[in-house]
Order: sequence, then C-alpha cells, then structure tokens
Amino acid sequence: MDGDLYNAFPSLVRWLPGSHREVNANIREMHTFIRETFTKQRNQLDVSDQRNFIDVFLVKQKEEKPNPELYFNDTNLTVVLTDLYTAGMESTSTTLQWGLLLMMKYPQIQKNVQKEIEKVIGSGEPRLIHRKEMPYTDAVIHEIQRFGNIAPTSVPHSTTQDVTFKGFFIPKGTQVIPLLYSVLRDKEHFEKPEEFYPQHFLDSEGNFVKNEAFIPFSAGKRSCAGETLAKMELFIFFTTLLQNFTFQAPPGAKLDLTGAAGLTTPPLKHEICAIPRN
Ligand code: HEM
Repeated sequence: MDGDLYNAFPSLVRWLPGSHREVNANIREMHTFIRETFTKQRNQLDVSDQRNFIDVFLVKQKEEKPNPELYFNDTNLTVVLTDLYTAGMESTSTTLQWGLLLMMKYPQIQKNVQKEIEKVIGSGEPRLIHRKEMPYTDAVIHEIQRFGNIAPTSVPHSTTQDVTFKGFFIPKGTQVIPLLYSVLRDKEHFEKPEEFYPQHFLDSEGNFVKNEAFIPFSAGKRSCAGETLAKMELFIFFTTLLQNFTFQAPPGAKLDLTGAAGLTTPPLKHEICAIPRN
C-alpha cells in the first residue's frame, strides 16, 4: 500500500478529518518510524532472547530464507505493525477519553467507582483479578464503551458468496458496512439507549450482567483480535486514573457529549481538571 491509506481503504477513511495529503503524510511518517524501529532491533537481534513481536517476526524472517519474500518480509512487518499500532492505540485511548468526559459529566457515578476502588483495591496497584469483585466499575466501563460507540460502522467487509439475510439477497462481492451503532443503541436490549446508564449492565442486587447486544468489538470470526487486551487495558488504566485523581470540568465549562469525526469517534475537545486524591 506504501503509505496511501486512501487508496487502500477508500470507504474506511472517507470521513477522516484532514486532507488526503495530510492523512497520507501521517501514515508515511508512521511507516518511517516503524521501519527505523525494526531496523534498530534487527541490528541488536539475539535469537535466544526474543524481546517482543518484532524480534519473533525477524527470527521467522531468518528461518524463511532462502525464500525471504514469502510471508515474513519487511513490507508485511511494516503493515502488521501499523495495524497493531492504529487498531490498538487509537481505540483504547479514545475510549478512555470518553470515560473521563463521562466521569466529569456524572460526578456521582465517578464517586461510586472511587468508593468501590477504595473498598476492593485500597491504595494498592489495580490488577485484573480485582475486576470480578468490582461489578459497578465493570458496568461503568461497559457503559462507557456502549455509549462512547467509538467504531459506529466497524470495518467494511464484503460477502465471499451469495447470501440471503433476513429476506434480502446480497450478491457475492458486495461491500457490507456493519452498523455496530444500531446494536449498541437498540432499545430492545437497553432500557435507556440514548443515556449513560451503567445499570444496563447491573441487576437489581448490583451484580454485573452481560448483555448480548454489547458488541463494540464487532462479532464473528473477524471481530477485534485485541478484545481481551483492550478490556484489560481499560480496566487497569481507568481504575488507576480514578484511584489517583478526581476529574472535574473547569468552572463554567459546558460538557458536550456529541461525538467528533475521526478514524474512531472521539469526544469533542474539553479541558479537564485532574484533582489529586491524596
Ligand atoms: C476499546 C478498544 C477496542 C475496540 C472498541 C476495538 C474494536 C474493533 C473493531 C470494531 C474491529 C473490527 C472488527 C470487524 O472487522 O468486524 C477491530 C478489529 C481489530 N482490532 Fe480492535 N478494538 C479495540 C482495541 C484493540 C487492541 C488493543 C488491539 C491490539 C493491539 C486491537 C486489534 C485489532 C485487530 C488486529 C483487528 C483486525 C481483526 C481482523 O481483521 O481479523 N484492537 N477492533
């Protein structure tokens, strides 16, 4: 693809902010950074001490010789790392931005989360094992993802064969854009779909309940490859932030919950006051 995201994914990036030229310049810059990073690692490669994904890939590349252009070539490494970087960084950080905005907007919910943190974690380091003892926080994080709706149109797919779905005939090769948004805001599954309402994921006794319409990571064989990692990151980052700070809007500031345009859907820009808790 050589840096031309528009040509590679025309439907995916048609609504990206910034001009065609700016977006491609950003992608080229990212590719340069990635190539510099793995070239440096290649020079230091120690097969018996593989430090990360890049090292494992480079070892496979060595093994693949004398046919180095088959799979484990530099172009594939660049593209895979670009995928992991964009899919993994932007999505999680955008979700956390929604989390902070929603905590500023609903200070009582923020207090409830902080109470649960105090009860279960105290001043220790938040760990994943705490999550099952923290149904309220878990429900709030799920609701941040549902309400934040950061990938409303997921990623375009296309049919590999003729399909009839709910009475509609979709010929082979048709591009399909799944609207996750329509499921995440489905009133059949969520009592107050347009509101931020953590009770969507709690029963009357405060236990966490799953909801089959919770699909921010999409569904099926090609759903998000990083779902487990993302859930882990969201829990650890969110609890650590709220353990250490209370988030407030500056006096007089209006908090707007409209989503902005982007590769994912971030909140609009807001100023945040992070008040240390101790
Ligand atoms: C809150 C965080 C995240 C959300 C909401 C999210 C959401 C999604 C969605 C909606 C898709 C498209 C699925 C489809 O094509 O049907 C996707 C794909 C993908 N995600 Fe995530 N993601 C998140 C975090 C991550 C992380 C942390 C990683 C890994 C570092 C990751 C790696 C991927 C990859 C590799 C794919 C492509 C999977 C494929 O095409 O088979 N994601 N993600």
